[in-house]
Amino acid sequence: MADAKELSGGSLLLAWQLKDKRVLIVGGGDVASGRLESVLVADALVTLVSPSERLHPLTRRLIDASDRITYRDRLFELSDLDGADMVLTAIDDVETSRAICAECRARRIPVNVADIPPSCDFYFGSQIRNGPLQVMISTNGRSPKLANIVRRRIEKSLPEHVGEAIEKVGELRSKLRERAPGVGGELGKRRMRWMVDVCTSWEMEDLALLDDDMMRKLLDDGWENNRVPKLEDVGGRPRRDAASSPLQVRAAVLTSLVGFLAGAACAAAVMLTRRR
Ligand SMILES: C[C@@]1(CC(=O)O)C2=NC(=C\c3[nH]c(c(CCC(=O)O)c3CC(=O)O)Cc3[nH]c(c(CC(=O)O)c3CCC(=O)O)/C=C3\N/C(=C\2)[C@@H](CCC(=O)O)[C@]3(C)CC(=O)O)/[C@H]1CCC(=O)O
Ligand SMILES: NC(=O)c1ccc[n+]([C@@H]2O[C@H](COP(=O)([O-])OP(=O)(O)OC[C@H]3O[C@@H](n4cnc5c(N)ncnc54)[C@H](O)[C@@H]3O)[C@@H](O)[C@H]2O)c1
Repeated sequence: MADAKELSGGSLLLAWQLKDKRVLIVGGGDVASGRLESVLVADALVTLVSPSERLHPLTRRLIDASDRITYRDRLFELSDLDGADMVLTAIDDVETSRAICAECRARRIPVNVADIPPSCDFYFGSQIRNGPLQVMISTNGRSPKLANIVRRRIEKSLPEHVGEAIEKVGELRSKLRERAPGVGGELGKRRMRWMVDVCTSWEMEDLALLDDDMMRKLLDDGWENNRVPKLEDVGGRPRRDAASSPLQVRAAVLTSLVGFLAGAACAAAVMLTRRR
């Protein structure tokens, strides 16, 4: 356990559920367009206030394409804050930014001011998204560029098919909960143990292959008998079957080489016999 004295100086990392919440974005430049993408991916209802003359092309496209954005073609007004659950400002006007922050704090609306960290109730981070997998890298305001560099490194090291694997395990979990419903208790403990066993004993790339039929077999043979069948036991074929495994590639090369040598030996024997 961490020393109590070390438990400070960070920020709380959460996966904030914004579905159908009202987010106000003030500004229409480069930074605001990134904010717009980030909150749309979280299914928020967005109001964007910014004069159309300096609207980022991506923002313009998203406004045209999404029915979850209400666009106000003008400068910010205080009434824009009415009904907002979250406010994000990304404008090149520090005085207005500070005024918006003060008003949000008075109304207790969480606010992020892109250019003034002390005016932020929360910071954005560098993001990786792969299906349901979401990774956020934060340097707690120290160096956004280094967060971006760390993100690229982490991206390269993620397991193949991780997003699909998580998607499939999510489906399996909800099927299991339908079969064995309820919260907590002995059943809850058994359910959790079995899910942990499935996740730890199957390869990520095999989990990604699960389809409805295989999930049913996994639950029928596995959950019902309190064991974890292998991919092959539920009718799956590992991707490693394809000539992707180095071992199998080597075996294939060896077989062709032996075949070639045997053929050459036979041909030589035939020629030698003929000469005699
Ligand atoms: C991660 C990312 C997410 C995003 O914005 O979506 C993000 N900034 C990104 C890029 C970036 N931002 C800046 C540069 C130029 C190089 C440099 O300064 O380093 C670059 C690099 C680039 O553009 O390549 C300039 C900058 N940023 C802030 C200030 C104000 C200040 O610090 O005083 C200034 C100076 C303005 C000036 O000098 O005038 C403030 C914040 N920027 C944050 C997030 C929060 C802390 C993040 C953390 O804790 O790590 C925080 C505190 C508030 C917030 O924005 O929520 C995104 C990378 C996404 C990606 O590529 O993966
Ligand atoms: N947090 C970060 O990661 C980060 C990164 C780079 C820059 N910044 C800072 O964030 C701010 C925005 O950056 P940008 O590159 O998007 O700027 P930008 O200059 O490209 O865009 C500013 C936008 O704000 C709009 N605007 C200005 N005043 C307004 C008002 N009163 N009401 C509504 N809209 C208004 C403009 O019309 C324009 O669309 C800058 O202050 C910049 O220094 C932050």
